Amino acid sequence: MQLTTASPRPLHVNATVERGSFVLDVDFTVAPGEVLGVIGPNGAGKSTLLRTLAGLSALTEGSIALGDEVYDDPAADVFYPAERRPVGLVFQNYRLFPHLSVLDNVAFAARAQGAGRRESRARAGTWLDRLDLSEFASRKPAQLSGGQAQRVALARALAADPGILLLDEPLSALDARTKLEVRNGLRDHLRDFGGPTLIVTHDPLEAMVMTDRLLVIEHGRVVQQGAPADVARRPSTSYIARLVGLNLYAGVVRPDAAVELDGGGKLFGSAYAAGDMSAELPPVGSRALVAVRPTSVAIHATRPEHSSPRNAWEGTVAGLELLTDRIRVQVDGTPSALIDVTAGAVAELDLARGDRVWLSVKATEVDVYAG
Ligand SMILES: Nc1ncnc2c1ncn2[C@@H]1O[C@H](COP(=O)(O)OP(=O)(O)OP(=O)(O)O)[C@@H](O)[C@H]1O
Repeated sequence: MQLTTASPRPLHVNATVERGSFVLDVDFTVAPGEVLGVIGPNGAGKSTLLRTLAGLSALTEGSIALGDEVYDDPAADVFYPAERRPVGLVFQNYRLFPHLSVLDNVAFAARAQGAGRRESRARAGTWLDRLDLSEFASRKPAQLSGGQAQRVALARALAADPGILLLDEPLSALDARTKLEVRNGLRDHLRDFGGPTLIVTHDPLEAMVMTDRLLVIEHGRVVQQGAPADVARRPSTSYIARLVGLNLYAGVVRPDAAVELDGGGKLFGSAYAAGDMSAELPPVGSRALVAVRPTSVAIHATRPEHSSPRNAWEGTVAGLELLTDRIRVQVDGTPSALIDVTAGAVAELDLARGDRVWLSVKATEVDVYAG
Protein backbone atom coordinates (compact mmCIF):
# COMPACT_ATOMS: atom_id res chain seq x y z
CA MET A 1 0.00 0.00 0.00
CA GLN A 2 1.41 3.35 -1.05
CA LEU A 3 0.56 6.04 1.47
CA THR A 4 1.99 9.13 -0.18
CA THR A 5 0.05 10.78 -2.94
CA ALA A 6 3.03 12.31 -4.72
CA SER A 7 5.24 9.78 -6.48
CA PRO A 8 8.19 8.93 -4.23
CA ARG A 9 11.54 10.44 -5.09
CA PRO A 10 15.09 9.74 -3.90
CA LEU A 11 16.78 12.04 -1.40
CA HIS A 12 20.19 13.34 -2.51
CA VAL A 13 22.40 14.77 0.20
CA ASN A 14 25.80 16.31 -0.36
CA ALA A 15 26.24 18.31 2.78
CA THR A 16 28.98 20.36 4.34
CA VAL A 17 27.85 22.10 7.52
CA GLU A 18 30.17 24.11 9.74
CA ARG A 19 29.19 24.72 13.36
CA GLY A 20 32.05 26.45 15.12
CA SER A 21 35.04 24.13 14.84
CA PHE A 22 32.86 21.11 13.99
CA VAL A 23 32.43 20.17 10.33
CA LEU A 24 29.85 17.71 9.03
CA ASP A 25 30.79 16.46 5.58
CA VAL A 26 28.59 13.69 4.14
CA ASP A 27 27.44 12.55 0.73
CA PHE A 28 24.71 9.93 0.26
CA THR A 29 21.41 9.09 -1.43
CA VAL A 30 18.34 7.42 0.09
CA ALA A 31 16.13 5.58 -2.40
CA PRO A 32 12.34 5.80 -2.31
CA GLY A 33 11.04 3.25 0.19
CA GLU A 34 14.49 2.78 1.72
CA VAL A 35 15.01 3.13 5.47
CA LEU A 36 18.47 4.49 6.25
CA GLY A 37 19.77 4.22 9.81
CA VAL A 38 22.19 6.95 10.87
CA ILE A 39 24.34 5.88 13.80
CA GLY A 40 27.43 7.31 15.46
CA PRO A 41 28.85 8.25 18.86
CA ASN A 42 27.89 11.39 20.79
CA GLY A 43 28.87 14.54 18.94
CA ALA A 44 29.30 12.71 15.60
CA GLY A 45 26.94 15.07 13.81
CA LYS A 46 23.68 13.09 13.65
CA SER A 47 21.46 15.89 14.97
CA THR A 48 23.25 18.40 12.78
CA LEU A 49 22.41 16.23 9.77
CA LEU A 50 18.78 15.89 10.80
CA ARG A 51 18.41 19.63 11.43
CA THR A 52 19.94 20.41 8.06
CA LEU A 53 17.61 18.03 6.21
CA ALA A 54 14.59 19.44 8.05
CA GLY A 55 15.56 23.00 7.11
CA LEU A 56 16.30 24.10 10.68
CA SER A 57 19.98 24.77 9.81
CA ALA A 58 21.49 25.77 6.49
CA LEU A 59 24.28 24.10 4.51
CA THR A 60 27.64 25.79 4.28
CA GLU A 61 28.29 24.02 0.99
CA GLY A 62 26.67 21.33 -1.14
CA SER A 63 23.03 20.60 -1.85
CA ILE A 64 19.95 18.76 -0.59
CA ALA A 65 17.38 17.63 -3.13
CA LEU A 66 14.34 15.40 -3.30
CA GLY A 67 14.34 14.09 -6.86
CA ASP A 68 15.14 17.18 -8.90
CA GLU A 69 13.61 19.60 -6.39
CA VAL A 70 16.46 21.40 -4.61
CA TYR A 71 15.81 22.59 -1.02
CA ASP A 72 19.23 23.88 -0.09
CA ASP A 73 22.10 24.94 -2.33
CA PRO A 74 24.08 27.92 -1.06
CA ALA A 75 25.99 28.28 -4.35
CA ALA A 76 22.70 28.77 -6.19
CA ASP A 77 21.26 30.86 -3.34
CA VAL A 78 18.47 28.33 -2.72
CA PHE A 79 17.15 27.68 0.79
CA TYR A 80 13.69 26.36 1.65
CA PRO A 81 12.89 26.95 5.34
CA ALA A 82 11.43 24.05 7.35
CA GLU A 83 7.79 24.93 6.68
CA ARG A 84 8.32 24.75 2.92
CA ARG A 85 9.92 21.32 2.92
CA PRO A 86 7.82 18.14 2.60
CA VAL A 87 9.56 16.62 5.61
CA GLY A 88 7.74 14.54 8.22
CA LEU A 89 9.58 14.75 11.53
CA VAL A 90 9.10 12.40 14.45
CA PHE A 91 10.91 13.79 17.46
CA GLN A 92 12.51 11.83 20.26
CA ASN A 93 9.84 12.91 22.77
CA TYR A 94 7.11 13.04 20.11
CA ARG A 95 6.21 16.66 20.95
CA LEU A 96 2.46 16.11 20.70
CA PHE A 97 0.30 19.13 21.51
CA PRO A 98 -0.82 18.34 25.08
CA HIS A 99 -4.06 20.36 24.94
CA LEU A 100 -5.29 18.79 21.68
CA SER A 101 -6.99 15.41 21.29
CA VAL A 102 -5.24 12.64 19.35
CA LEU A 103 -7.53 13.37 16.38
CA ASP A 104 -6.70 17.08 16.42
CA ASN A 105 -2.99 16.39 16.84
CA VAL A 106 -3.09 14.39 13.62
CA ALA A 107 -5.51 16.84 11.94
CA PHE A 108 -2.97 19.59 12.62
CA ALA A 109 -0.90 18.37 9.67
CA ALA A 110 -3.68 19.05 7.17
CA ARG A 111 -4.72 22.30 8.94
CA ALA A 112 -1.14 23.57 8.62
CA GLN A 113 -1.38 22.91 4.90
CA GLY A 114 -4.50 25.06 4.65
CA ALA A 115 -7.27 22.43 4.71
CA GLY A 116 -10.53 23.26 6.53
CA ARG A 117 -11.36 21.90 9.98
CA ARG A 118 -13.80 19.25 8.77
CA GLU A 119 -11.64 17.98 5.97
CA SER A 120 -8.56 17.95 8.21
CA ARG A 121 -10.40 15.86 10.79
CA ALA A 122 -11.69 13.47 8.15
CA ARG A 123 -8.18 12.98 6.79
CA ALA A 124 -6.83 12.53 10.31
CA GLY A 125 -9.49 9.88 10.95
CA THR A 126 -8.18 7.88 8.01
CA TRP A 127 -4.67 7.98 9.43
CA LEU A 128 -5.85 6.93 12.87
CA ASP A 129 -7.51 3.95 11.19
CA ARG A 130 -4.37 2.99 9.33
CA LEU A 131 -2.25 3.13 12.45
CA ASP A 132 -4.82 1.38 14.64
CA LEU A 133 -5.42 4.45 16.77
CA SER A 134 -9.14 5.12 16.19
CA GLU A 135 -10.15 4.10 19.70
CA PHE A 136 -7.88 6.80 21.15
CA ALA A 137 -9.15 9.64 18.91
CA SER A 138 -10.64 11.73 21.69
CA ARG A 139 -7.88 11.14 24.27
CA LYS A 140 -5.30 13.72 25.19
CA PRO A 141 -1.59 12.79 24.78
CA ALA A 142 -1.19 12.46 28.57
CA GLN A 143 -3.72 9.59 28.47
CA LEU A 144 -1.65 7.52 26.05
CA SER A 145 1.01 4.89 26.62
CA GLY A 146 4.48 5.57 25.22
CA GLY A 147 3.89 3.23 22.31
CA GLN A 148 0.55 4.84 21.45
CA ALA A 149 2.05 8.34 21.64
CA GLN A 150 4.80 7.19 19.30
CA ARG A 151 2.20 6.02 16.77
CA VAL A 152 0.27 9.29 17.04
CA ALA A 153 3.48 11.20 16.33
CA LEU A 154 4.08 8.98 13.31
CA ALA A 155 0.46 9.46 12.15
CA ARG A 156 0.85 13.24 12.46
CA ALA A 157 4.04 13.15 10.39
CA LEU A 158 2.52 10.88 7.72
CA ALA A 159 -0.73 12.86 7.54
CA ALA A 160 1.18 15.80 6.09
CA ASP A 161 1.91 13.56 3.09
CA PRO A 162 5.68 14.09 3.34
CA GLY A 163 8.21 13.25 0.67
CA ILE A 164 10.83 12.43 3.33
CA LEU A 165 10.42 10.97 6.81
CA LEU A 166 12.94 11.78 9.55
CA LEU A 167 12.83 9.96 12.88
CA ASP A 168 15.03 11.09 15.75
CA GLU A 169 15.64 8.28 18.28
CA PRO A 170 12.07 7.05 17.71
CA LEU A 171 12.07 4.43 20.46
CA SER A 172 14.29 5.99 23.10
CA ALA A 173 11.37 7.22 25.25
CA LEU A 174 9.94 3.69 25.60
CA ASP A 175 10.63 1.01 28.18
CA ALA A 176 12.31 -2.18 27.04
CA ARG A 177 9.15 -4.28 26.61
CA THR A 178 7.17 -1.63 24.77
CA LYS A 179 10.21 -0.99 22.59
CA LEU A 180 10.07 -4.50 21.22
CA GLU A 181 6.38 -4.28 20.25
CA VAL A 182 6.64 -0.79 18.82
CA ARG A 183 9.78 -1.62 16.88
CA ASN A 184 8.05 -4.31 14.85
CA GLY A 185 4.96 -2.18 14.23
CA LEU A 186 7.01 0.82 13.25
CA ARG A 187 9.03 -1.25 10.81
CA ASP A 188 5.80 -2.27 9.05
CA HIS A 189 4.47 1.29 8.88
CA LEU A 190 7.76 2.54 7.49
CA ARG A 191 7.62 -0.13 4.83
CA ASP A 192 4.23 1.25 3.76
CA PHE A 193 5.61 4.77 3.42
CA GLY A 194 6.94 5.00 -0.11
CA GLY A 195 9.47 7.80 0.32
CA PRO A 196 13.01 7.87 1.73
CA THR A 197 13.22 7.50 5.53
CA LEU A 198 16.09 8.35 7.89
CA ILE A 199 16.24 7.06 11.43
CA VAL A 200 18.81 8.52 13.80
CA THR A 201 19.51 6.19 16.68
CA HIS A 202 21.97 5.33 19.41
CA ASP A 203 20.59 1.84 19.77
CA PRO A 204 22.47 -0.70 17.65
CA LEU A 205 19.68 -3.26 17.81
CA GLU A 206 17.15 -0.70 16.68
CA ALA A 207 19.45 0.22 13.81
CA MET A 208 20.01 -3.40 12.82
CA VAL A 209 16.37 -4.42 12.91
CA MET A 210 14.55 -1.41 11.53
CA THR A 211 16.75 -0.22 8.69
CA ASP A 212 17.72 -1.41 5.23
CA ARG A 213 21.10 0.30 5.26
CA LEU A 214 23.32 1.90 7.86
CA LEU A 215 25.32 5.09 7.57
CA VAL A 216 27.89 5.29 10.34
CA ILE A 217 29.10 8.81 11.12
CA GLU A 218 32.10 9.65 13.30
CA HIS A 219 33.62 13.13 13.67
CA GLY A 220 31.27 14.47 10.99
CA ARG A 221 32.34 11.93 8.33
CA VAL A 222 30.82 8.72 7.00
CA VAL A 223 33.14 5.95 8.21
CA GLN A 224 31.09 3.02 6.95
CA GLN A 225 27.86 2.28 5.16
CA GLY A 226 26.15 -0.90 4.09
CA ALA A 227 23.55 -3.49 4.94
CA PRO A 228 23.22 -3.80 8.73
CA ALA A 229 24.34 -7.43 8.72
CA ASP A 230 27.49 -6.59 6.74
CA VAL A 231 28.37 -3.65 8.98
CA ALA A 232 27.86 -5.84 12.05
CA ARG A 233 30.00 -8.66 10.66
CA ARG A 234 32.81 -6.52 9.34
CA PRO A 235 32.95 -3.26 11.26
CA SER A 236 35.45 -0.67 10.08
CA THR A 237 35.98 1.18 13.35
CA SER A 238 36.28 0.25 17.01
CA TYR A 239 33.11 2.24 17.77
CA ILE A 240 31.00 -0.09 15.61
CA ALA A 241 32.90 -3.16 16.82
CA ARG A 242 32.02 -2.24 20.42
CA LEU A 243 28.39 -1.64 19.48
CA VAL A 244 28.04 -5.07 17.97
CA GLY A 245 30.30 -6.75 20.52
CA LEU A 246 33.23 -7.85 18.36
CA ASN A 247 36.97 -7.83 18.98
CA LEU A 248 38.49 -5.72 16.22
CA TYR A 249 42.19 -5.34 15.40
CA ALA A 250 44.01 -3.44 12.67
CA GLY A 251 47.29 -4.52 11.12
CA VAL A 252 49.26 -5.47 8.01
CA VAL A 253 49.11 -8.77 6.07
CA ARG A 254 52.43 -10.68 6.28
CA PRO A 255 53.83 -12.99 3.59
CA ASP A 256 52.72 -16.05 5.60
CA ALA A 257 49.14 -14.60 5.50
CA ALA A 258 49.01 -13.82 9.22
CA VAL A 259 48.07 -10.25 10.12
CA GLU A 260 50.74 -8.41 12.13
CA LEU A 261 48.67 -6.35 14.56
CA ASP A 262 49.39 -2.66 15.17
CA GLY A 263 49.35 -3.15 18.93
CA GLY A 264 51.65 -6.21 18.80
CA GLY A 265 50.92 -9.91 18.21
CA LYS A 266 49.65 -11.63 15.09
CA LEU A 267 46.57 -13.57 14.05
CA PHE A 268 46.02 -16.12 11.31
CA GLY A 269 42.62 -15.77 9.75
CA SER A 270 40.37 -16.51 6.86
CA ALA A 271 38.60 -14.33 4.35
CA TYR A 272 35.62 -16.67 4.55
CA ALA A 273 35.00 -16.33 8.24
CA ALA A 274 32.10 -13.93 7.65
CA GLY A 275 30.48 -16.49 5.37
CA ASP A 276 31.29 -14.88 2.04
CA MET A 277 32.97 -17.67 0.07
CA SER A 278 34.01 -15.31 -2.73
CA ALA A 279 36.01 -13.10 -0.37
CA GLU A 280 39.80 -12.98 -0.64
CA LEU A 281 42.43 -12.09 1.92
CA PRO A 282 43.76 -8.57 1.39
CA PRO A 283 47.13 -8.67 -0.44
CA VAL A 284 50.44 -9.12 1.40
CA GLY A 285 51.71 -5.82 2.79
CA SER A 286 48.29 -4.13 2.76
CA ARG A 287 46.28 -2.87 5.73
CA ALA A 288 43.70 -5.28 7.10
CA LEU A 289 41.07 -5.45 9.80
CA VAL A 290 40.59 -8.58 11.87
CA ALA A 291 37.28 -9.32 13.61
CA VAL A 292 36.86 -12.05 16.21
CA ARG A 293 33.65 -12.94 18.03
CA PRO A 294 34.04 -13.14 21.82
CA THR A 295 32.36 -16.57 21.70
CA SER A 296 35.03 -17.89 19.29
CA VAL A 297 37.93 -17.45 21.70
CA ALA A 298 38.76 -20.28 24.10
CA ILE A 299 40.43 -19.79 27.48
CA HIS A 300 42.90 -22.31 28.88
CA ALA A 301 44.75 -22.52 32.17
CA THR A 302 47.92 -23.67 30.36
CA ARG A 303 49.30 -23.49 26.83
CA PRO A 304 46.94 -25.51 24.58
CA GLU A 305 49.20 -28.36 23.38
CA HIS A 306 47.26 -31.12 21.64
CA SER A 307 44.89 -29.09 19.49
CA SER A 308 47.84 -26.88 18.35
CA PRO A 309 45.70 -23.99 17.15
CA ARG A 310 47.55 -21.52 14.93
CA ASN A 311 46.42 -18.68 17.14
CA ALA A 312 47.43 -19.10 20.78
CA TRP A 313 48.74 -16.43 23.10
CA GLU A 314 49.09 -15.62 26.77
CA GLY A 315 47.40 -12.87 28.75
CA THR A 316 46.16 -11.68 32.13
CA VAL A 317 42.53 -11.63 33.24
CA ALA A 318 41.69 -7.94 33.70
CA GLY A 319 37.98 -8.24 34.44
CA LEU A 320 34.89 -10.44 34.52
CA GLU A 321 31.44 -9.12 33.64
CA LEU A 322 28.17 -10.95 34.01
CA LEU A 323 26.06 -10.76 30.82
CA THR A 324 22.53 -12.16 30.64
CA ASP A 325 23.47 -15.75 29.81
CA ARG A 326 27.26 -15.85 30.00
CA ILE A 327 30.33 -14.18 31.43
CA ARG A 328 32.48 -11.77 29.47
CA VAL A 329 36.14 -12.08 30.37
CA GLN A 330 38.49 -9.25 29.55
CA VAL A 331 42.04 -10.43 28.99
CA ASP A 332 45.00 -8.07 28.58
CA GLY A 333 47.68 -9.35 26.24
CA THR A 334 49.00 -8.94 22.72
CA PRO A 335 46.36 -8.68 21.54
CA SER A 336 43.89 -8.00 24.34
CA ALA A 337 40.49 -9.63 23.87
CA LEU A 338 36.97 -9.97 25.18
CA ILE A 339 35.94 -13.59 25.56
CA ASP A 340 32.43 -14.86 26.29
CA VAL A 341 32.26 -18.09 28.26
CA THR A 342 29.67 -19.93 30.32
CA ALA A 343 29.54 -19.50 34.08
CA GLY A 344 30.51 -23.18 34.28
CA ALA A 345 33.72 -22.57 32.36
CA VAL A 346 34.67 -19.70 34.67
CA ALA A 347 34.10 -21.93 37.70
CA GLU A 348 36.01 -24.84 36.17
CA LEU A 349 39.03 -22.68 35.37
CA ASP A 350 38.60 -20.88 38.70
CA LEU A 351 39.13 -17.58 36.89
CA ALA A 352 39.83 -14.39 38.82
CA ARG A 353 41.35 -11.03 38.06
CA GLY A 354 45.10 -11.12 37.68
CA ASP A 355 45.24 -14.81 36.61
CA ARG A 356 47.57 -15.72 33.77
CA VAL A 357 45.68 -17.61 31.04
CA TRP A 358 46.13 -18.83 27.47
CA LEU A 359 43.77 -17.88 24.68
CA SER A 360 43.21 -19.67 21.41
CA VAL A 361 41.05 -19.15 18.36
CA LYS A 362 40.78 -21.14 15.15
CA ALA A 363 41.89 -19.38 11.98
CA THR A 364 38.47 -20.15 10.46
CA GLU A 365 36.89 -18.04 13.22
CA VAL A 366 39.11 -15.05 12.53
CA ASP A 367 37.66 -12.80 9.85
CA VAL A 368 40.23 -10.82 7.84
CA TYR A 369 39.17 -8.05 5.45
CA ALA A 370 40.62 -4.93 3.86
CA GLY A 371 41.08 -2.09 6.33
N1 LIG B 1 25.13 25.53 17.84
C1 LIG B 1 26.33 24.96 17.78
N2 LIG B 1 27.42 25.69 17.65
C2 LIG B 1 28.66 25.11 17.58
N3 LIG B 1 28.84 23.80 17.64
C3 LIG B 1 27.77 23.03 17.78
C4 LIG B 1 26.46 23.54 17.86
N4 LIG B 1 25.60 22.51 18.00
C5 LIG B 1 26.34 21.39 18.00
N5 LIG B 1 27.64 21.69 17.86
C6 LIG B 1 28.77 20.73 17.79
O1 LIG B 1 28.58 19.96 16.63
C7 LIG B 1 29.03 18.63 16.85
C8 LIG B 1 27.95 17.66 16.40
O2 LIG B 1 26.83 17.74 17.26
P1 LIG B 1 25.52 16.89 17.01
O3 LIG B 1 24.54 17.33 18.03
O4 LIG B 1 25.15 16.99 15.58
O5 LIG B 1 26.03 15.42 17.31
P2 LIG B 1 25.16 14.11 17.54
O6 LIG B 1 25.80 13.05 16.72
O7 LIG B 1 23.74 14.38 17.29
O8 LIG B 1 25.42 13.84 19.08
P3 LIG B 1 24.46 13.17 20.19
O9 LIG B 1 24.45 11.73 19.86
O10 LIG B 1 25.20 13.49 21.43
O11 LIG B 1 23.13 13.84 20.08
C9 LIG B 1 29.39 18.52 18.30
O12 LIG B 1 30.79 18.57 18.39
C10 LIG B 1 28.76 19.74 18.93
O13 LIG B 1 29.52 20.18 20.01
